[in-house]
Parts: sequence; structure tokens; C-alpha cells
Amino acid sequence: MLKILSARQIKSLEESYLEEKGILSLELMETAAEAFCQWYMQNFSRRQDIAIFCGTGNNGGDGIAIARLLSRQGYPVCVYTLGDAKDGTADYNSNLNILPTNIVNKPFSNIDWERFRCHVIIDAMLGIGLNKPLEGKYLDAVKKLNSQKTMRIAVDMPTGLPSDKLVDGEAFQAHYTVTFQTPKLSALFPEHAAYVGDLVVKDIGIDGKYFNGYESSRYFVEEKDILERHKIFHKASHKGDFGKVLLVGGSKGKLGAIMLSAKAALRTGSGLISTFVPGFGLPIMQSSIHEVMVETCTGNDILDSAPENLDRFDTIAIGPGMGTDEKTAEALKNILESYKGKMVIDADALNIIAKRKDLKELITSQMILTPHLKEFERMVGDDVKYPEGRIEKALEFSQTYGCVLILKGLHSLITTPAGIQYFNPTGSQFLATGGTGDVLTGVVASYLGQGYSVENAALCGVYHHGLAGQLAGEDQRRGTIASDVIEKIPETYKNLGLS
Ligand SMILES: NC(=O)C1=CN([C@@H]2O[C@H](COP(=O)(O)OP(=O)(O)OC[C@H]3O[C@@H](n4cnc5c(N)ncnc54)[C@H](OP(=O)(O)O)[C@@H]3O)[C@@H](O)[C@H]2O)[C@@H](O)CC1
Ligand SMILES: Nc1ncnc2c1ncn2[C@@H]1O[C@H](COP(=O)(O)OP(=O)(O)O)[C@@H](O)[C@H]1O
Ligand SMILES: [K+]
Repeated sequence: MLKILSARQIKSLEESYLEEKGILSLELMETAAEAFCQWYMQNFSRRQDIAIFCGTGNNGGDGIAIARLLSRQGYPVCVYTLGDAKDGTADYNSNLNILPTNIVNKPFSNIDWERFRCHVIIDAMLGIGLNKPLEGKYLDAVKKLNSQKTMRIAVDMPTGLPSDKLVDGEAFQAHYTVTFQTPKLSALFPEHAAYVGDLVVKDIGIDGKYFNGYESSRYFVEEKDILERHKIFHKASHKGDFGKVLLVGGSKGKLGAIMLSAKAALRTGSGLISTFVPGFGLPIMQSSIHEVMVETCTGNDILDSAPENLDRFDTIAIGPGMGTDEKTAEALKNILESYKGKMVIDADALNIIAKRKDLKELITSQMILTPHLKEFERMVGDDVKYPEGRIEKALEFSQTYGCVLILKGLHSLITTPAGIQYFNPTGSQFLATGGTGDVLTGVVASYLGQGYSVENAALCGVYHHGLAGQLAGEDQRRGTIASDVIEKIPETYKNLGLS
């Protein structure tokens, strides 16, 4: 896990790290520049001309060091500077002094934009030192650079993006942001996706113990965190070990939702899947998914009653395609009151709960709720448009009701009642298609059925779902559909070296 710190905390952390290690800030800048260049060289060719735009703070210092290192490796670089070296930080100037003279270093104001050509723009103008909205030449530069039809890469933070809050005005629009040691909170806001692009986190050697003294309950999940949370099944495992899952949902015109959840749970590794659907769904379910058992409620069209003997199941997920009829709400209430095992609550189950205070009071620590932003807004009855407020609201909700909350979207946020908030690293815009939320419900339910804790099921479920979305998107691009995501779930295990 990478602890997410504020810009102020990062500066203080850096100081104590340097002091304890007895190294100079200039050396850390060199490490950061090397980390950036290592990533750059793995991804871009020497045939692409690079223009590095530098401020005169330490972000600019990184940029000058990157220019030297890339040039030494045979990459064609030019430097364009905003600001005056006499205002530069000590480390900026130290790097400027050793910039090889064969590298063009021009003031930004001297650029002839009619003749300006490059393949890659690197933004090292401002990083976490941003302290006011952009204006003047920084604003001009960002506007000009955003309008270039080239690859754009930001060093540490896109210029203009504050580290901890929503952008005010303009900011550099990067295709990639290569950040150091740990992501900055605002780089994870979905609202900032167009500025951050793909986020790359590079280790610069400040290990976990230096983060201990800094208070934060927000973390960025890494692959290794997921690996250590998975259960390992042995050769003689019985199908019962992989869990008996019940999925409740479906209504006329929306039976597909519960089918997607069921298939996803199977592909995630569930042993036995049962579904509980309105009567009309029985022949459809049975002819579509042969591995799934089907039970029906009393009504033909809507879900109007609860299944018998709920204790037969290791876990229950409820909501996909279920509808919000009053009788359905009563069936939901019945299940929430009588089932004592772990549950996933999604979609229409959330929409019903949002309107019923008595049902909200039935939420327990055994439950994972999986709202997208609109569903969450309905549940909290507040505007959740602003990310800082939304993250706080998620915490408040999880602590008030004692449940795990998965707030879905780019970098889905998993909040536990203990007050920990995890940002998920996997996912892709190709998941933004109908039914992928139903897939997530099936994946998370499957892990609950396999005996994972609510926290681990949420973390592993969201991670694998996002990774399956990435893998499906690589093949299918904007043509990705929820069923493609399901088919890629097994490959996520292969990807992580799991059986
Ligand atoms: N921390 C780490 O782990 C490591 C950090 N490293 C690097 O250091 C970077 C942080 O460097 P930094 O602190 O020098 O800040 P930076 O972003 O260069 O900007 C400061 C300058 O900008 C100015 N300024 C501010 N806002 C402005 C605006 N809107 N418009 C115009 N000017 C504005 C401000 O001027 P002021 O307003 O204070 O007079 C000041 O001069 C960090 O992002 C990373 O790249 C790595 O080298 C090593 C590991
Ligand atoms: N741009 C995106 N980047 C990453 N993940 C996304 C993106 N858009 C959607 N997702 C993911 O796709 C799923 C969509 O869920 P949801 O909105 O409930 O869809 P549906 O109701 O159609 O099933 C969530 O897991 C969400 O995190
Ligand atoms: K930058």
C-alpha cells in the first residue's frame, strides 16, 4: 500500500528522509530524474524529439536533470524555460550548471510557435509547489502546450493541478503523469482524468517506515497488496470450499443483469451459484447459463418474495436488475432482516435503501455496498460532485452504518468502517459500458463465498474487475462489453501468477 500524503506532508517527509539518510536533496532529485528516464526509455524511442518545459523550482530542476540524462542516452532533447534562473532553487541551479552546452536551452518567451515542432512534450514547469491558480506565462504555456497535437507527459504533477484539491482554472493535460513515490490525492480524482492521463508511480527509495510518522488513512493499492490478500486453494479442494453464492435480482427487461453477475461469479472461481429471479426468468436463465441453479419467487414479473432457508448460502448479493417495486422492497427487507451472512448490496437494492430509513438501519458490518456516484448521491441525499467532500462523505457513511463501501468509478474508492480508504489502481475507460457494475457484484460476491473478509473481498474484487476491464479493453477497445470483461477474469489470475 502506498500511503497518500498531502503536499505539505510530502515536503516534510522528504526533509526527514534526507536528514536521516544523510543525503542531499540534489541526490534525491537525481534519483527522481533517473526513475522518470528509466520509465521514459522503456516506452519511447530515440527517434522522437523531446521538448522539456521547465519552471525554476524543484520540478524544473527535475526537468533539467531529465534533459541531461536523456540526452546522454542519445535522446534528442530541447529545454524551454519559464522564469529566471536567478529566482531558481538551489537544486534547479545546480542542475542548470551541469546541463551540457550542446542541449538547446531557450526561454519560453522566445519560442516561434509557427516553427515549433516536437514529438513529445515533458512538463516540468510546476509540481507539488503550486500555490495559486495559473496566470501569466504559466497559463499561456499550458494553453499553448495543450493545443499541440503531441504526446504530453507530466513530471510528478501536471502543471496547474493542486496536489490535494480540485483544479481551479487551467492545467496541463498529460497523457501520462509520472509521479514520485506515492500518488498525490488529486491525481486520483475522476474529475482530473483529462489532466493526469495514465498515472505511473515510480519508487525513489523512500521506504514505508518514513511514512509512519505521517497521519493519513488513505492508501493507493498495489499488486502485492492484492496477492497477499488472496486465499490459496489446495489440490484436494472441494467445490464447497469455493462457496455457495446466491444472487438475487432481475426483472422483466433486466434479467441480463443477474446473468452477468452469475457468470462473473463463476469466472471468479465460485463453486456453486444459485440465482433467485421472478418466475418468467426460469427458462431463460436455465437455457442461457448451464452452470447456474435457478430458484424463483412467487410472482412472475417482479421479485416479490424472499427465498426460503437463506442459511444454505455462504453469501448473498442482491440488486442487479431487480427493480424498485414496493413488493420488491419488502422482499429486500425480509432478506436483510433474516440473513446473517456476508452480503453485497448493489444497484436497485441501493436505490430502494436510499428511500427507506428503516432499511438503512438494517445495514451491518457484514455488508459491502457498491454504489456508483449517482446511487451514492441518492443514498446520502447530498451533492457529491466535489471530490474532497465526496471522499469525506464516503467515510462518514461507512462509519455511520458500519459497512464497507465501494464508491465506483475511475480509481474506485473502498472505505472501511475502521476509517481506512483505499484507492484502486486498475481499471479502464472501456469499463464505462452497461452491465460492468453487475459484473463487479458477481466478482465481489464470489470472493465472499470463497471465505474472504468483507474488506479483502472488496479490495480483491475491485482490483480484479478493473484488471479484467483493462485486458478486455486491450482487445476490444471501445467495443468492449460487460461479457468481454467476464471472459478476462481468469486471465487476471494468470497475470498475477495465481492459480
Ligand atoms: N517531494 C519529493 O519527494 C520530491 C520532489 N521533487 C520535485 O520537486 C517538486 C516540488 O518542487 P518545489 O517545491 O520547488 O515546487 P515546484 O512545483 O517546482 O513549484 C515551486 C515554484 O513555483 C512557484 N509557483 C507556485 N505556484 C505558481 C503559479 N501558480 N504560477 C507561477 N508560479 C508558481 C513558486 O513561487 P512562489 O509563488 O512560491 O514565489 C515556486 O517558485 C516536486 O513536484 C517534484 O517534481 C523531486 O525532485 C525529488 C523528490
Ligand atoms: N472510466 C472508468 N475508469 C475505470 N473504471 C470505470 C470507468 N467507468 C466505469 N468504470 C467501472 O465500471 C463499473 C460500472 O458500474 P456501474 O456504473 O454500476 O455500471 P452498470 O450499472 O451499467 O452495471 C464500476 O466498477 C466502475 O468502477
Ligand atoms: K509538472
